[in-house]
Amino acid sequence: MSLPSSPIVIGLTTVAALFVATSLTMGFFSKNQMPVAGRNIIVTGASQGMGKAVAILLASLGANVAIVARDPKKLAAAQAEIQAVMDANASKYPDQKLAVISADLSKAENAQRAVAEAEEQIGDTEILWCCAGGANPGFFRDYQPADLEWAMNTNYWSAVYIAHNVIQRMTSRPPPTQKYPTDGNHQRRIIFTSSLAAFCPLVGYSSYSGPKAALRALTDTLRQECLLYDIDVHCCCPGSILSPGLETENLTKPDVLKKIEEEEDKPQAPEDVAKYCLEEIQRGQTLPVTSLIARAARSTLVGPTPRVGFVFETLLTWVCTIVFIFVRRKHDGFVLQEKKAKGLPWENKQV
Ligand SMILES: NC(=O)C1=CN([C@@H]2O[C@H](COP(=O)(O)OP(=O)(O)OC[C@H]3O[C@@H](n4cnc5c(N)ncnc54)[C@H](OP(=O)(O)O)[C@@H]3O)[C@@H](O)[C@H]2O)C=CC1
Ligand SMILES: CCCCCCCCCCCCCCCC(=O)[C@@H](N)CO
Repeated sequence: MSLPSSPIVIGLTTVAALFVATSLTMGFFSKNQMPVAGRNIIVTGASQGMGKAVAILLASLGANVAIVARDPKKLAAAQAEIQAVMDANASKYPDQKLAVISADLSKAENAQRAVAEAEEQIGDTEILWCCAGGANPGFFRDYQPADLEWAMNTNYWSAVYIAHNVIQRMTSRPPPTQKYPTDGNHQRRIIFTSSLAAFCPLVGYSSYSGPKAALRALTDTLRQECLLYDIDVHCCCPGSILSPGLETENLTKPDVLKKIEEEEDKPQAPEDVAKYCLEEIQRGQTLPVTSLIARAARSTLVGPTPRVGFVFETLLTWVCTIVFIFVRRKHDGFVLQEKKAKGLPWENKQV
């Protein structure tokens, strides 16, 4: 047998081999790792913004959904929207369940009650998707201790307490192996929601980036422990989302932070954020992102977190690590301009 000698044949074979190799490492051929039809899913922060969009998306794909937030009025409005989606689906998914639970998740006992109520109404939790959170941007020196505590409660404890309770429950019973004869996937999951702000230092997010980075660190550690229990752990890291929360935070956002965000980040619709995050999770991504810029930022801080598409992501890390030096300098430049305009605090009336 003689080896192909024509340059065209060699060229085409090389391209095909590279395509197959990249596709395998980038997960194009991998199967959907998170089917949702028929799964019992708790979504927190689901009365508005990203959480509501996640709940609607999961409902449209046939999941049983329990939504959790504090304000019963906002919950009722979200309930009507989600129920309408389920009703429209009734012929395809006849037994879909929807539970609505009002709870302040920043307290452990409320988180435990919320899970108990959710399981009573929709069944044993298979997926927990934590979206509850929020930002109170400002300057560190201007915050009261209560503002810093609010950010930690709203973003960190609101996710940690419920995840802790759900993992205790999940590990006290086996996954429902009989339930999915067609796709055979019984993998259970915890999904947190962090932010692009956990990857990029941004003046004005000092109360927020800590709890969000903590969720990412928790994800890495918990992912490893959860190998013991066959539970997967993810942490979504979206950029700005066009949500009621963003409108509120923009009321107190320092101008310098607004300028940096306007320059770098195009806000996305909650529906798009939900869709991209789900797609990334279905490809097996531990830190789902929703934009190219967030993907670039993630690549510089991905560290030991598993990468989907190791070769490409590692090349991206090398390139973006250099790029980030210049981007960070540009952001520092915005802050230095602000200093020039305002002067130092002890030299003027900002005390
Ligand atoms: N908007 C943005 O630009 C970005 C947001 N994120 C993150 O994405 C997630 C969704 O953001 P977004 O769509 O703006 O959300 P919103 O601020 O619009 O909504 C927050 C949701 O969480 C609920 N919630 C807040 N605190 C608690 C609590 N203590 N207990 C229970 N529920 C609570 C709210 O309901 P209620 O107040 O009634 O309890 C609401 O349903 C958040 O974690 C946010 O930090 C990440 C990147 C960018
Ligand atoms: C290699 C180059 C990488 C460049 C990265 C630059 C990214 C800067 C823009 C960051 C915008 C932050 C959005 C998060 C907003 C948020 O979480 C709040 N709105 C929460 O409510």
